[in-house]
Amino acid sequence: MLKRATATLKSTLSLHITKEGSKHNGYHFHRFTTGSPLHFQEKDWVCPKHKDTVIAFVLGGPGSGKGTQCEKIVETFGFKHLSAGDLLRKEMVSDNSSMILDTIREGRIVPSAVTVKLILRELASGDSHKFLIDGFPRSEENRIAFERITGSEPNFVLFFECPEKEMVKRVLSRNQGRIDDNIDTMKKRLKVFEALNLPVVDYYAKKGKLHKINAVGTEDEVFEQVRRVFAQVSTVT
Ligand SMILES: Nc1ncnc2c1ncn2[C@@H]1O[C@H](COP(=O)(O)OP(=O)(O)O)[C@@H](O)[C@H]1O
Ligand SMILES: O=c1ccn([C@@H]2O[C@H](COP(=O)(O)OP(=O)(O)O)[C@@H](O)[C@H]2O)c(=O)[nH]1
Ligand SMILES: [Mg+2]
Repeated sequence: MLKRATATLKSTLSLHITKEGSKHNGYHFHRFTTGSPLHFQEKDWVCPKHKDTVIAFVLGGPGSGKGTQCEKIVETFGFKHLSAGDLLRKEMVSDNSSMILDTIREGRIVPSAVTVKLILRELASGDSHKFLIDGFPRSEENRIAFERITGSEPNFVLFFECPEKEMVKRVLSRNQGRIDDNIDTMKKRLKVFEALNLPVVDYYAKKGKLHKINAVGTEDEVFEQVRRVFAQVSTVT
């Protein structure tokens, strides 16, 4: 049974149901791959996922350890890791996008139309059915756009809880040459995290989908908690 989603994002994106579409990994797209997400005005036909698809959102402030733990989850549980930040950085380079560059440098959030399309492209490629979506949704607007466009909700959500002081320390010693790993941007990112990302965390807590992880401790100590969550959710997914 195909459940279809129609969405109109008022900025540049509009999606409509059509009767045709190509099928990738259970997601259906109509003329999906043409054009850049930055100039996305196509008609797309989107339907949700294979019946066995598992989607986990991985949330937490900047430097809380999302990416680090995702790598361990991939090794242990065989999920495909989609880092929204990495997808945006790649798009920034390949499209020479000053919009993405400026947004990341200022610690703001890239328009949902762009990020959701990049994530969809990954969901539709390859043959994995188990996805970790790391660092997304970063706002209620992101969340609503994703759910509306894909017709999908996450099966469960991990939230890495970390004191600000520890996040600042980790980001400033991350050493990956990122334009946003500096104290000025970090202060802005923490404000954005509190104002826009925490409401998403609250939303999933109220839905009973949130699994809080204490992000302080060694990587292995944190992963032990993650392991327990996966043991628990594997009985329901
Ligand atoms: N449990 C931990 N304790 C100390 N440092 C950590 C821990 N987990 C990750 N780090 C380090 O902190 C930095 C930020 O981690 P990262 O996984 O990139 O976080 P995020 O994706 O949430 O921003 C990296 O340099 C990473 O090596
Ligand atoms: O869904 C997303 C994910 C990331 N970003 C931007 O990309 C930056 C870096 O995100 P990433 O997840 O890589 O940072 P992390 O939390 O891992 O440090 C964020 O501050 C935002 O500016 C965004 O706009 N939307
Ligand atoms: Mg990260």
